[in-house]
Amino acid sequence: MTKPLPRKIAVMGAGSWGTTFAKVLADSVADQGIPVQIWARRDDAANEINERHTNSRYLRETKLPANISASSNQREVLEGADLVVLAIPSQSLRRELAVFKKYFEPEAVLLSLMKGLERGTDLRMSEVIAEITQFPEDRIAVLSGPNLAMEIAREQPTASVVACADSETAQWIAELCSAPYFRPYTNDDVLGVELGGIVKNIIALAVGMCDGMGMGDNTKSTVITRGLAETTRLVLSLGGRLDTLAGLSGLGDLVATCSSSLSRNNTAGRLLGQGLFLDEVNDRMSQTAEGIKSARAVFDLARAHEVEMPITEAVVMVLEGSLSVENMAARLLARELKSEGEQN
Ligand SMILES: NC(=O)c1ccc[n+]([C@@H]2O[C@H](COP(=O)([O-])OP(=O)(O)OC[C@H]3O[C@@H](n4cnc5c(N)ncnc54)[C@H](O)[C@@H]3O)[C@@H](O)[C@H]2O)c1
Ligand SMILES: O=P(O)(O)OC[C@H](O)CO
Repeated sequence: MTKPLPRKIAVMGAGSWGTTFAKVLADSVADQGIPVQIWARRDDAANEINERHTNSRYLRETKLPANISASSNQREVLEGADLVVLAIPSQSLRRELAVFKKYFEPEAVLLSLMKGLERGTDLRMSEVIAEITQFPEDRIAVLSGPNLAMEIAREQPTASVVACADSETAQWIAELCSAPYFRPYTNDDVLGVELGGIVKNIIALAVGMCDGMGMGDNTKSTVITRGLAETTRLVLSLGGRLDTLAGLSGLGDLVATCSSSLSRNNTAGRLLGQGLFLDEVNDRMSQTAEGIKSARAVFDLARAHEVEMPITEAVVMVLEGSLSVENMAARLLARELKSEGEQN
């Protein structure tokens, strides 16, 4: 490793993925004595982590190593942190970052775990980070892959992708989050890795809707495959790579999210398919389902680049109330017939 080890790692966000990824990092760097500190919005959430005994089933099932601590004080968490991990809901990033950045170490590396596109600007999280912090691209990275937090908290094996324009930075992060149950690969296609993670949430909403309406595995497989086709069109038209979409952050994450009842996006879709209104679904979800907010931004981005994304479009219409879930399949199947490999 050419970069020196970090003095400390900060994880901003004590939700399911922030807490779980903090555990991955802490397990990975425990032998080097590097502390990992989590920022939790609320004092009681920070205390739950520090005390390691909690009413939350999720935290009870998670073995947090001794080098993890938590605080609700942003300055305390960020001071001295050479690696800062961002794990909050995507639509809150711009606002929260405006505060965080006051306490960033000048040479810190920032790693986004978030899988959303900003509404209104259609920016990826790495782009929002670059805009707000003015950090160079060699110190902004993203991590994405088939990473359902609960499975990783239980130390069930998985892999992921660390993407950064600078391969040395990606390698440095990968070495810091390599645990016996977590294997990070590196990639320099930041756009492809990030967009794969964003669009799969929308495809998982569509798959969930089909499940909720009682449709079977042929339907699910069709939506997954054609979902990958439209994700590929978008990524290629924006300059990302095909091999990225065939990898863990593309196909890998799409399959995991669309197959799992642990997925919040899949679950939200299923509830919509069962006939609940969006407000009722939002009331039932205690955690972030990024696809609900990102779908419109992805659709706008695709339209701006003249990329056809019919599944995304149908999901947006269902979310915005202009298409009923019952009519979604009919709308998609009535499209003009074409060759499978055709662009648009
Ligand atoms: N949970 C997973 O399995 C998983 C896996 C991979 C990626 N992700 C991505 O990681 C990101 C975070 O997901 P999560 O599962 O940890 O979400 P979560 O809903 O479990 O937690 C989000 C955390 O952000 C905090 N937060 C900080 N500022 C906030 C604000 N202004 N508004 C609302 N909440 C705020 C909340 O208090 C909460 O602790 C999302 O983009 C998600 O797509 C999640
Ligand atoms: O629970 P979801 O739907 O946000 O998915 C979690 C992860 O992104 C799966 O890789």
